Amino acid sequence: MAISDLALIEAWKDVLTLSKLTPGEQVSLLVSDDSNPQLVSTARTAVGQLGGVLTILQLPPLNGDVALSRDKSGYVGHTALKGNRPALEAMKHSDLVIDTMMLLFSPEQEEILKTGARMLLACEPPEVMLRMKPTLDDARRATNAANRLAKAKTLTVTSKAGTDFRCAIGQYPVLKQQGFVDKPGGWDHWPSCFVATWPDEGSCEGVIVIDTGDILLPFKRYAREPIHISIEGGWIRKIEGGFEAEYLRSYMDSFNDPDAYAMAHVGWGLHKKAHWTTLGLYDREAGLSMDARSFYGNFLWSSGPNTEAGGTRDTPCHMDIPLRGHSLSLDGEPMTLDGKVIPEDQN
Ligand SMILES: O=c1ccc(O)c[nH]1
Repeated sequence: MAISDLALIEAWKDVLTLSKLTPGEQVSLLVSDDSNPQLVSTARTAVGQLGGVLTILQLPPLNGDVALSRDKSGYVGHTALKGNRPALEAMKHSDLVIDTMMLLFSPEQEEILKTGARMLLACEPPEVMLRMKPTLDDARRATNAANRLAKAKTLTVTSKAGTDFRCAIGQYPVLKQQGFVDKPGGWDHWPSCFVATWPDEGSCEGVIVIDTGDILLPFKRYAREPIHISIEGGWIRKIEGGFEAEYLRSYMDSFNDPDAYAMAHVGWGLHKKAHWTTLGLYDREAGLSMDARSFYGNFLWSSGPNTEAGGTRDTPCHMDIPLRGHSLSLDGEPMTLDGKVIPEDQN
C-alpha cells in the first residue's frame, strides 16, 4: 500500500538521526535508473532538513543484459561505479553515502568505506522501509548477538530436516546489520536486522537441508521440496533433490564461475517486524525481500562473494537462503533452537 511523502520524510529523518547525521556533514545520494523515485525525493528533503550538504549522483544502469533477473541482489559487485572516478571521489569525500543503487559486494564500496565514510543501503519498497524502520532496540539485539559472534571460534547448525553443518569462524569480521549506520566506515542496510560472518577459509563441512517452505533469494521462492546441499572444505560440492535442486544448480552453473559455489556469510535473523510470510504477498520484483533475510530466528546462509569481508571472491552470483526451524550454536552455546532465539539479550 502507498506511503505518504510526509511519512517517508519523517522516517528518513529518524533513520538519519540514528545514523548521527549532523548539520554540515557531506552527504552523497547515489541514484540509478531503477532507484525508487519516492525514496530518492524524500531522502533529499530529509537530508536538507537535517542540515546535510547534499550531492546527488545519478549513474547509468548496468548489467541489465547480463543479469538473469531485475533483483539487485541477484547480480552483485559489478556496478556502474567501476571506473567512474568523479562519482567515486565524491563518495570518498562524503561523511555519509545513501546508496539506492546497490553497491553491496563491489570493491568500490570497500574503497569508499576505507575513507571513513559511512554508507546506508536503501532500496526496498517504501511500505517495507516504514514497517521495518530500525529502532535502538534492534541495534541492542544486533550488538549483543554480534558481540557473541565476534568471540566465537566455531559455528554449528542442525535441524530436524537433517541439516548438520559446522565451520570455524574468526578469520573474517562480523557483519552486524541494524538498519542504520552510526560509525565512521560503517555499512548498513535499512531495513534489516541480523548478524553474520564468513566462515574461515576451507572450514565449512556438512550438509544443509533446504526444507519445504524455506526461502531461496534472489529466486523469491519458497522451496516446494527439500534440497540437500553437501559442503566440504568451504565449498558447495553437491546440490541434490528434485526440480528445486536442478533449478538451483542450473542457475548457479549459468554464471560459469567456480566462486559461485563458495560458502559465504552465515548467521541468524533478529528483526521482530520481519515475517517469513511476506515473500508470498509481494510481487517478486518489488524488492530484495529483507523480511526473508531478517525474520527473527532464521538461519541465513549464503554463497558466493566475500569482498564485503575483505576477501577476493567477487563473483556476481550470490544466493541468500534463509531457513526456518534451525538450531545455531556458537562454541556449543545455542543462539537459536528450532528457529527460536535463545539468549535473553537478543530478545
Ligand atoms: O542486507 C543485505 C543484503 C544481502 C546480503 O547478502 C547481505 N546483507
